[in-house]
Amino acid sequence: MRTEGINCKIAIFGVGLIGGSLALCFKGKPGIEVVGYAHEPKIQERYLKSGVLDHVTLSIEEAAVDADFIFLSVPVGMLNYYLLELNKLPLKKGCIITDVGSTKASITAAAKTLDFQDVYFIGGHPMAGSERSGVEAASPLLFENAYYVLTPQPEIKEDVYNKLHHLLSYTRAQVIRVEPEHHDDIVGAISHLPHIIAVALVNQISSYNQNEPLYQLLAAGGFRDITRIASSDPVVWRDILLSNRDVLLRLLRDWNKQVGQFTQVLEDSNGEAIEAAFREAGSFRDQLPERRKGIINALFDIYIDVPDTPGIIGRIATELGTARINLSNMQIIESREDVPGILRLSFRQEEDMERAIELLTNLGYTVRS
Ligand SMILES: NC(=O)C1=CN([C@@H]2O[C@H](COP(=O)(O)OP(=O)(O)OC[C@H]3O[C@@H](n4cnc5c(N)ncnc54)[C@H](O)[C@@H]3O)[C@@H](O)[C@H]2O)C=CC1
Ligand SMILES: O=C(O)C(=O)Cc1ccc(O)cc1
Repeated sequence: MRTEGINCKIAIFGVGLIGGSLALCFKGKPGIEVVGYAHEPKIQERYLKSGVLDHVTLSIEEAAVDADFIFLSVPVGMLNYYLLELNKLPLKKGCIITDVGSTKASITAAAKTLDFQDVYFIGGHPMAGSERSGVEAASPLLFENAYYVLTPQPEIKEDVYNKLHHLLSYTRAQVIRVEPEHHDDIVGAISHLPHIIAVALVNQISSYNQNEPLYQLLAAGGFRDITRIASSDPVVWRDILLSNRDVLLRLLRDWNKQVGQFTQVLEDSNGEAIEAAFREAGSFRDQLPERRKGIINALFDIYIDVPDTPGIIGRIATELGTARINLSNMQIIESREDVPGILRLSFRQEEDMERAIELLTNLGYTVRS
């Protein structure tokens, strides 16, 4: 989809990880002005300092009245409040209000009760993010190749939907249309339930650790992998879980059944059932898409085992630079607390990846793709 020719003002309410990343996707594009609304002077300072916006205001009215698009990127519990505030204002004809909240049924139901004149609401949820929060964590690449769910209601005309879809092409995400309730069922299972499990698991181990600090010291790769999301923002997640409460209560009942089955298998010392459970899980997980290699900017990744030697990462980067191999990204995937274990190198060009594999293999590194 082409992105040229959008002249518009975009207002962002809540310029944190997601709002800030959206701002970075739009800022500086021809004809686009990005304005942030801050609810407190201290937050206004923070937004200004981040540099992700063209302008920051403490006035809802100033941010919104002449905006063509309004993104609500506040915690889910505040979405309804801002919809109501916006409903009191004489917004620009044709303005599209959207949100980025992790649940879609409640905000869609709230929007339905409001009578916006020539102003449209389309729910949205970019399926990308992290355990980090705040505008300082924002990145213009956050949404690249991710799915971006939109939940338009039947009364939304195609040209209105297409206008938002068109603007979102700046995020380089793939837009997908889903019914709000269906969205909440699925995202409850693949995102909200895992956050609950991660938090419960960390808190269980943390309680053992109070009397025996070895728990923390010995916690290794597997524990860190499965619990990264337990470090997510407490307020954002309080609101998400409360908003998707009914779905989550059902999912937790199913989870309890899973735990019950595992308990039974162990009580029976049933090795076959343990193997079968791992085989079944492994085969489903192996089919999960990696962060999708995309339609727009494919990334070609390789993994290198890095020994515990000072300066090793700098040396690898220098070798690639000397060989004029263009590296797009470099990330240490921690497998131990104190030592880098695996290095992920990402390339935009397949040819660069292949040359890197050859070079690093010849230098004696263990390289996997
Ligand atoms: N964290 C993630 O990975 C993802 C989060 N989301 C959704 O995006 C929304 C924002 O989440 P994040 O960006 O992660 O959180 P964040 O904490 O990084 O950003 C929230 C922003 O809202 C502002 N804010 C808080 N209370 C406010 C209020 N009363 N009025 C105005 N602004 C207020 C904060 O100052 C902050 O800038 C949430 O609705 C969340 O469900 C969606 C996709 C991914
Ligand atoms: O950090 C992660 O892996 C996430 O799961 C990020 C995330 C958090 C909330 C969402 O609604 C969507 C994505």
